[in-house]
Amino acid sequence: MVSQAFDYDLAIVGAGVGGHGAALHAVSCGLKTAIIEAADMGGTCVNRGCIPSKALLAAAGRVRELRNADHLKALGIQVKSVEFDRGTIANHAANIVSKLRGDLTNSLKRLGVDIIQGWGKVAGSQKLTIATDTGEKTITAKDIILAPGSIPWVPPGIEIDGKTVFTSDDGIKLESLPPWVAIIGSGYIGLEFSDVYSALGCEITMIEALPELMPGFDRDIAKIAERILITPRDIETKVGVLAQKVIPGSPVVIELADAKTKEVVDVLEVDACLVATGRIPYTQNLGLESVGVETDRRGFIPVNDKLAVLSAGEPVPHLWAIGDATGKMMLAHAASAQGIATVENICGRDRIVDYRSIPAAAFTHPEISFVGLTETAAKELGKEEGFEVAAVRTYFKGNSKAIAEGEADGIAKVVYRKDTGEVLGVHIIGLHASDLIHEASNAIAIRQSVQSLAYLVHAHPTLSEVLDEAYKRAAGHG
Ligand SMILES: Cc1cc2nc3c(=O)[nH]c(=O)nc-3n(C[C@H](O)[C@H](O)[C@H](O)COP(=O)(O)OP(=O)(O)OC[C@H]3O[C@@H](n4cnc5c(N)ncnc54)[C@H](O)[C@@H]3O)c2cc1C
Ligand SMILES: NC(=O)c1ccc[n+]([C@@H]2O[C@H](COP(=O)([O-])OP(=O)(O)OC[C@H]3O[C@@H](n4cnc5c(N)ncnc54)[C@H](O)[C@@H]3O)[C@@H](O)[C@H]2O)c1
Repeated sequence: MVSQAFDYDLAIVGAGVGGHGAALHAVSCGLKTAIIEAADMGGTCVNRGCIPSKALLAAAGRVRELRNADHLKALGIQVKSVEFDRGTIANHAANIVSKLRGDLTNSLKRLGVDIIQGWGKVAGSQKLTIATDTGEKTITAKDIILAPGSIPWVPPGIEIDGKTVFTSDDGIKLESLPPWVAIIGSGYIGLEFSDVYSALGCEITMIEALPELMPGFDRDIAKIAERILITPRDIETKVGVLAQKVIPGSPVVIELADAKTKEVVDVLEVDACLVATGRIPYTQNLGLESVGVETDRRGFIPVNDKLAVLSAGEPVPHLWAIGDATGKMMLAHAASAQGIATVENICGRDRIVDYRSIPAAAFTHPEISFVGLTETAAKELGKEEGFEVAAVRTYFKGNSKAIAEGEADGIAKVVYRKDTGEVLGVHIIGLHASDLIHEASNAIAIRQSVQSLAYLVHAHPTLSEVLDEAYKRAAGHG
């Protein structure tokens, strides 16, 4: 399919995971496609997010394991001493980034996607301008997908110097291992970095404005996560306090205020500070005004279920948005799922993304994962829609494989409707939780009940039996 009146069938602004996923699917649907990228091909995930952070976590996880003398001794293993080299760990992450960035770029080139390096802006209906190194270029496309992603949010009062006070963008480079690091925020980034830093010998103070740590997670899971990932480690926590002022330097000075009264309650002097207080959409200077689109209060691009961009509540013809900039779920796989769905909609095959069945994971040691609703959210929905909610828990310490591994900390929790048995949410903390979650995700995608899931057979002995047991218990099988 090549539209005669346009330069391209599809032009995508932003070559992150969302834009890349959309481009690959567009090619498979026969669309002549261009992708516009102002900075690094691969966006946040490949360059500053998922990939380098998982590389750091992989190295740090091994150091943690090899230094856990009691655990190794129980398996009959003795390791005299474990040394690591910070620089080599940092290079491991940087090398993976450049390899994956190259692979991603080549995959697009091989498929015939035109890559245009520059800043893309909507310039009216079905038209983009691109500020390139060699001047401004205008292209037309039958459809346009905006996938500009997100950037770290730094609260007012916090000064970043990129060396002593930094966001994940710089933290990911692991340029130093400061003896004492303050981490502001106990969300995904705070948790994952605390796992890396604590394994590599840094002392941590974790600061969270809300009254409880890990506010985004199911309450039971957050409590157990605190017991496993925080309390036994060199991590001090301060909850219900705002990091209201952070001044870079040596030392870094952090003014903590009561989150409610805003009165200063403490002043910390630490060696470094990671600011992990959330991310905001990167939607300024995107030319949205040229088609009458206003971002919401927080800067997200308004979209409908089909990911069409909205102006005053109505879809703007041929303009779509995906990924972090839509604020639906700030996850790489959610961005690419949205990209694929959008291309389907462009091709006239209606498709909406089922956010309920998209899993999420924090790659700590052990991992945390979940899909669907927390128990609290499920109960709220139950109240609105008139059904009751139940939850069952099973424990890794009752799982033969986890016991054999000597890593039996953790639980799985299944939240379901009492009347129909439909699974509404699954939450896991424990060994390989990020892989285990997918069978639950698939079950939610087809709205399966605990009664039918309880009859599925799981290989023995595997960690997946933690979920098997939960489904059976929920279905009343024992
Ligand atoms: C430290 C960290 C760890 C993470 N770990 C995970 C993880 O383990 N799993 C997971 O699922 N998610 C993870 N995420 C989140 C994940 O990185 C994002 O959800 C994902 O990158 C979003 O993809 P996107 O395509 O929407 O945007 P992005 O990846 O942000 O890409 C957007 C791209 O658009 C470009 N751009 C923006 N505006 C323009 C313009 N006007 N013209 C041209 N180009 C433009 C940008 O330069 C950028 O390259 C992590 C994030 C961070 C920060
Ligand atoms: N494994 C993964 O999938 C993964 C990993 C990293 C990042 N991400 C994505 O990146 C996004 C951003 O991660 P994040 O951890 O920065 O955000 P987050 O929203 O998960 O957590 C931010 C935390 O900071 C707290 N906070 C905000 N301002 C504060 C202040 N002034 N003082 C003290 N606490 C404060 C918030 O209450 C919140 O708990 C996530 O939403 C996630 O989608 C995903």
